Amino acid sequence: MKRKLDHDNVPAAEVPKSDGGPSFAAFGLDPRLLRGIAAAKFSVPTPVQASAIPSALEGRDILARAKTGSGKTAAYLLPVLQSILKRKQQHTSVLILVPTRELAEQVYKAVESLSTFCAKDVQAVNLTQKFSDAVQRSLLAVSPDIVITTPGRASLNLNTLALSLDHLSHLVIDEADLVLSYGYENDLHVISKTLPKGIQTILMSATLTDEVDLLKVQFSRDPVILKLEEAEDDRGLLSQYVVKCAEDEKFLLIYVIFKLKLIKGKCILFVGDIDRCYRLKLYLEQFGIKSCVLNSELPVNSRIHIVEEFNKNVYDIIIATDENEVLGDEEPETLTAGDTGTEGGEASNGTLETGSGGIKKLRESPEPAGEDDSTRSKDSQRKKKRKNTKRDKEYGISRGIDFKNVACVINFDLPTTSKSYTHRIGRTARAGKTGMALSFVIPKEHYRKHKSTTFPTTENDEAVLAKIIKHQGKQGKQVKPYHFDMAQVEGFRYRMGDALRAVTRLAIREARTRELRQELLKSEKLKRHFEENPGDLQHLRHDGELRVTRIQHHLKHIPDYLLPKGGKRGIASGGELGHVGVRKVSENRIRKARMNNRTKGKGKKGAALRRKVDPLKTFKAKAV
Ligand SMILES: Nc1ncnc2c1ncn2[C@@H]1O[C@H](COP(=O)(O)OP(=O)(O)OP(=O)(O)O)[C@@H](O)[C@H]1O
Repeated sequence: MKRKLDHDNVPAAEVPKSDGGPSFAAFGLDPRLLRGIAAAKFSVPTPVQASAIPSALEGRDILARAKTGSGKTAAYLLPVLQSILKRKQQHTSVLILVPTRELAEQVYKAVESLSTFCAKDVQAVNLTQKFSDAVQRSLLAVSPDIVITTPGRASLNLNTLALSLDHLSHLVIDEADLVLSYGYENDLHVISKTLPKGIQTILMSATLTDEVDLLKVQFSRDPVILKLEEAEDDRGLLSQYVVKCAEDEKFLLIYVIFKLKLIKGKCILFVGDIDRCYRLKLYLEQFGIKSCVLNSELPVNSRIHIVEEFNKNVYDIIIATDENEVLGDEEPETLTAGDTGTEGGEASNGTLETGSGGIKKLRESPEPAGEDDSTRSKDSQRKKKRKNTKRDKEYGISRGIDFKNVACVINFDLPTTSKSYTHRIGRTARAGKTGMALSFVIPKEHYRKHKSTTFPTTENDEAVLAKIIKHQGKQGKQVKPYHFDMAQVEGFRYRMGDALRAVTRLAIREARTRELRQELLKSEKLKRHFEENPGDLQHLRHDGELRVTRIQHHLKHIPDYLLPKGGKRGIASGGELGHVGVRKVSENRIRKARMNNRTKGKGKKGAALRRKVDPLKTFKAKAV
């Protein structure tokens, strides 16, 4: 995709000023960039921007580690855009390497936004779209200033001589800790051999791992190393909770949470594999709760569209897999058959690719109880077939993707490592906002006790949780227990059972195939119209009912007798916590503040605080 950034006649925008702290203006950036910054509503630089931009403008190589959501993209984009604006001739001077297609699109959008007042002086290309070789060649023929791509795409185009790095002045590797684990080692080798001498490199990463060290040695010269610790104030932005429950109770609680609107705002639910996405979507569908599915099987255009629409608040719930879960330095506790990915090649004709080597994946769901053998043997044949279904190696949503205003990340299935946990929860509490992470954990004694809802990796939940707590503890963060009053939600159990029974393996398979078919069609349309007529595509929703299960209309409504004792009023005024059955064991800061406010008669303020810090804290006993 290539767009001219053409805004010739622009009103003078206000240049952001700071009140004493660092300001963007103090960096000596081009006024057009300052206008772009103002238009993006960035008032002051984030810490990583404040420390990286001046060194980068001095021409130093940079290796920066900063937490997810801390504004790393602008930290490297502003200096490279500045260098492009200073130059007169047009040639490809900046190569930005990212591990995934989604991230490439996001970086492209950030370039577009920050250089919106630079008229034709900045041209950028996102090479990760599924364009034919001929189209890619024509995009590169005009020597765009910035090429954003994955290492795989870059090396492919270097090999065909479509991409020339002869005039390169800047190389950026975003999510540097991830690119090697995506299996791009050989591609990076090809790129490093082609780079001209003396270029400036910027490596951005959320963690400093051995992989990042390798990249530093390969690409950097005496870099300034920036390790941005999280500010004390920011630590409180994210509240982390864990709920220990039985396997089927995950389904019970998620139903209660959404149906009774215990969570305010947008949620991302992470599940263990693609089938599990559809199992949960179909299950929630039974209750009239709409959600979108996001996984590596969907076409890239659909994935990008889903994220964009989610960011525009079109959808509230995304059920996602993070199949390219990076296991990092921890050993995987359990891996199911067929876990190891194979090296994936680049596809240019719309086919999806296999996972990359070095990345371990968790795939098939266990067999649910109550299905006959013939179904099962047919299933296993199809399963084999499905194993060959190509997945997108460049898919990755738990890393780098800027989901906006996510109130809560729910680990419906706990990830298998604390590193994955960190990246998943990094999708909320971004850019100074508050957020919450809620994780379901299956205690060992409950594992495999409810066959139709069991999931293999949960066998090790407790061990993984211990690592998560330790890891978060090292950063001064707490993962607190959250207790639902199961007696209060018990009344919903038979409805859960009804809904679960309707979500058979067959229904899941059908839903998965149907969704893929629909999304491929949408993706084609998106591809053709994305640029010219974005307005035309608004009707392309991704959260429609899949309708493969029998419709049980009665499940969509909650009869009064099921509502928690005392109803809305009783809950709001009477109960100690002010919401149904959600009881925290220990005292905490928020609760104390609320109690203080109550005693001081600051009801409204207290309510606002509650909402801001913990979406689970407000409860309206209202059925959707
Ligand atoms: N100076 C700023 N002021 C306000 N918002 C900002 C500023 N810089 C960046 N942002 C916003 O913060 C959000 C997160 O930024 P960005 O995606 O660059 O973070 P990141 O550190 O790259 O995160 P990740 O590691 O998850 O990719 C974005 O929505 C971005 O627009």
